[in-house]
Amino acid sequence: MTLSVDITALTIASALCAVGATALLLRRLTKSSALPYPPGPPSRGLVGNLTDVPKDLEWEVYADWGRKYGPVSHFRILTKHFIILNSFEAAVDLLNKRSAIYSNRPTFTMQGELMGWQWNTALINGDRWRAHRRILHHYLHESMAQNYRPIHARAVVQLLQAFLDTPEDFYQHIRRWAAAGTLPISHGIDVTMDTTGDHWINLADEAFDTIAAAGLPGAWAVDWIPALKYLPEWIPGAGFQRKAQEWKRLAVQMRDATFDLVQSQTRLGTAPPSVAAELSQNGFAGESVHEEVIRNVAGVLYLGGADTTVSPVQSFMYAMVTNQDKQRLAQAEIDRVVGRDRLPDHSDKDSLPYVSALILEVYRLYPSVPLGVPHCPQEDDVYMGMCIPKGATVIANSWGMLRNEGTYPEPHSFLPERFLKEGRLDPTVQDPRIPVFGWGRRVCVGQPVAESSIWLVITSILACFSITPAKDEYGNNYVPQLHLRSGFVTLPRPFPCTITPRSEAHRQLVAAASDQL
Ligand code: HEM
Repeated sequence: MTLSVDITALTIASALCAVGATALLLRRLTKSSALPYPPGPPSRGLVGNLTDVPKDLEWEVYADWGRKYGPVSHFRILTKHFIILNSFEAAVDLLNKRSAIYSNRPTFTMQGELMGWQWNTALINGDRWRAHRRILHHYLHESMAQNYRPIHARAVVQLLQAFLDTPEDFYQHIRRWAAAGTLPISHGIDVTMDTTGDHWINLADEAFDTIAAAGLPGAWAVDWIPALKYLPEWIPGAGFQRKAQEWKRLAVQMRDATFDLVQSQTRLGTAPPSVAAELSQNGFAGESVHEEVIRNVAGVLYLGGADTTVSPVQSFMYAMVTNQDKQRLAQAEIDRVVGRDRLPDHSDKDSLPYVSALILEVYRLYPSVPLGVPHCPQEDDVYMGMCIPKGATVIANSWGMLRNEGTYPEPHSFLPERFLKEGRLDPTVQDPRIPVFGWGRRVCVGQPVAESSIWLVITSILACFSITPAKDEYGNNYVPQLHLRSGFVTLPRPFPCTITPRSEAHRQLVAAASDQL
């Protein structure tokens, strides 16, 4: 989603500049530290760096700032301070080692208050966050991920069959696979590979897009002048209010439509097992759970099966089209370890180091949340002689860290071998999953489940299918350029490729597994 500054609201914003100026002055006067802010692009007057904020592929611009200004840089929009962390060490020092003060989220008026995304655990703070996270952790930790393996295996077989039937629709099949791995868990909703599940998938995708559009620094004037939220929507220039209402409907609908279905099934006694049904019927840790918390928790699980999980698998498809040699190496390893008579399963994982390295390289080269989710210090802090102000929006540029030449030589090339030494995973190479899944107390709570399902689907696709470039009109290989979608979660934009079963035996293997569903 492209960052679009709400120009009309800007007009109103200028009328409120006096308020901002006073606030800025006050902030300057009350700045508790005489230390400088980290270096960054020169700020211009009252609005600061409003015009420097990147409009597209923000992580690349921030990585350039890292090269220019160092691992920690700063910019300001009016009174809002932003800190960009471009090095792994700085992110560990602040977000992990000082997690006691860096575990809050900054508030975005547009995304939170106006659009109603305050139900999302990823965007809230304090006791409310702790209560939600505790329940989510229970349902998403490592051994729970093992319990979900049958659901994930079923979703994979459905995907493989869909690749046989309509390979040209692979992009949509991957979306359905992700939803088929989470919606049965969250709400007991069975997502089949035909179009009947698309209603739920589209609902989550549309809602997810609104988070992306609303959460980018500088995109909405109301984020840096919260007083604008009081403008009635009929005033010229208050178009953001109408947008917020429209998006709020989507955000709340995706949470409530699914939960309402579970409730009506519960009344009829037909609700399949699910997190929503279990929490409603049995509560949690011996106590009943408020209905709103159940709605929120189940909604977050549902959201987890949207773009963040889809992104690495679509990126993997792109990496295979453009790196045929690596694909063949992974397939040779699978053939040696698994053979051609069965599908891979999690028990094969330790025997497939090249496949593991290939998946690590997908995470590294194409992080789905390239700027993570911002953190926010609860008090003024000092780092390497620089002031990190309380309330700043702290953005860890995972994309920049994962393309750092010092850490990963030839950082723009797809080289699974970088993670291997003497045929095993090399523990001395920086693990890319740390920036990919985030930091400190806010680290992705869905990581064990996400990693488990992504490993299975990628290994199974490699086992059964060849992914090759599509042909152009002259019969030549068409090697697509990667076009990443900008925004909070990034994905490769759709590209053509050819997906064929590796042999007749592989076709029959998939068909037989599909018949047994
Ligand atoms: C490849 C897939 C995924 C990636 C790359 C990913 C990445 C992330 C990142 C970067 C964060 C922010 C961490 C931070 O603040 O430093 C996050 C938070 C979160 N993720 Fe994931 N995620 C994925 C899948 C999932 C899944 C499947 C679920 C749920 C089923 C999930 C649920 C959450 C939740 C609830 C949070 C908020 C945690 C908090 O604020 O306490 N994620 N994720």
